[in-house]
Formats: sequence, C-alpha cells, structure tokens
Amino acid sequence: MLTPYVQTRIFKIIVIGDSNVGKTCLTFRFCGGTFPDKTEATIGVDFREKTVEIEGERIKVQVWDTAGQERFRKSMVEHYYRNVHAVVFVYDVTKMTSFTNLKMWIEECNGHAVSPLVPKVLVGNKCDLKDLIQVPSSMALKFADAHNMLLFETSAKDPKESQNVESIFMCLACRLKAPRLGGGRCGGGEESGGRLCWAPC
Ligand SMILES: Nc1nc2c(ncn2[C@@H]2O[C@H](COP(=O)(O)OP(=O)(O)OP(=O)(O)O)[C@@H](O)[C@H]2O)c(=O)[nH]1
Repeated sequence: MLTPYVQTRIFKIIVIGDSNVGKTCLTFRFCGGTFPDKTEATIGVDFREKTVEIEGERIKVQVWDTAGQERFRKSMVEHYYRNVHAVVFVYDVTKMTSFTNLKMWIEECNGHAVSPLVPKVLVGNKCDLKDLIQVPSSMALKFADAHNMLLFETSAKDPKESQNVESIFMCLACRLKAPRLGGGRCGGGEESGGRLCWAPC
C-alpha cells in the first residue's frame, strides 16, 4: 500500500531589530545549535532552516535573519514582510537605544500590512552580560504586554540559555500549528531571578 504523501508545512519567521543586537547569533543558535565565532553585518537577508516535530507533524521553520542596518535592508523590506507567519523583535539588554527603537520596528512592521493575528514576540538578547544591563525586565515586560507580545530574555552566547532560545521559535511554531484566537500564552512561563523563561509547548 502506498503511504500518502504529506507535504511539510513551512513557517516563515522573520527576525527584526537594530544592527548588532544579535539576530544572526540567535538564528545560528536555534538552527545550528552553536554561537558563531565571528559575524559580519547581514546584507539583505540570510535564511536558516530547521525541521522540527510538533505533535507528530514535521514542520520546517524558515528563519529570515534580516539586516539591521538601513543601507543593507532598503531594497529588501517588502520581501521580509511578504507572507510572513510570525515576527521576532530583538533588542540588546545592554543597549537602551535598541529597546527604544523597537517602536520604530513595530511601526515598520505594521506599515507593511502584517495582520494583527500574526504572532509576534519580543526578545531581549545578551543577558550573559549581567553587569552591563540597561533595560530592566520590568520595563521590557510592560512594553511586551502593551503590544500583546510574549517576552523572552536570553543569550545567544551562553550555552546554558540554548533551551530558552529554542523556546522562542518552538513557541511560535506551536502557535502557528494550532492557532488560537486572541493573544494566548504559550508554554509554561516561569519567573526566575527577575527573568522570564518560557518552556516550549
Ligand atoms: N555577549 C554576547 N554577545 C552577543 C550575543 N549575541 C550576539 N553577540 C555579539 O553581538 C555582535 C552582533 O551580533 P550579530 O548576531 O551579528 O548582530 P545582528 O543583529 O545580526 O547585526 P546586523 O546583521 O548588523 O543586523 C557580535 O559581536 C556577536 O558576537 C549574546 O547573547 N551575548
């Protein structure tokens, strides 16, 4: 008997935020499980993919690592937002301007007719640099709540945080696989030492 052919679904997730916040490193950590020794500014876009299994279904998570520098993104912006399934907004916890600039990134996203139903999450990266933190968790959480987003504070660099990085994308993939009405919280949230960690669904 022939096994029925089931096409793998592809979820397009774009990663947006200021230059140098760690978008490339986060996508490397999720898709390849490592932290790159050296990165260069992304020009246009880089694609990384990872196939995951959720409740018996194989799903291809296609991560679009976008350029943070205006000069490298200009001609690509339309492509970033076209048919996007989910958006990850990233800031650097050690750089307040990368957090205040989030408003601009959200406006850009809204300006490209991304549906309010498209799930969006907020990621504070570089939490390993504990002595340099400028953006308090409370401030980030307030912002995330105001924009109906989950907040993840993590580090692409610290291997102990790799599970948390995984949770960002797995949480979105779970929500996309079984969309719920409204915001909804994904996975079990747990507050530890002032930081929010989210377990995968
Ligand atoms: N300490 C620390 N450094 C990090 C972390 N993530 C990224 N970096 C460093 O931050 C710098 C920028 O990282 P990228 O991932 O290239 O940043 P980006 O947001 O992709 O930058 P653009 O491509 O210009 O938009 C690099 O020197 C990384 O090594 C982290 O979690 N902790």
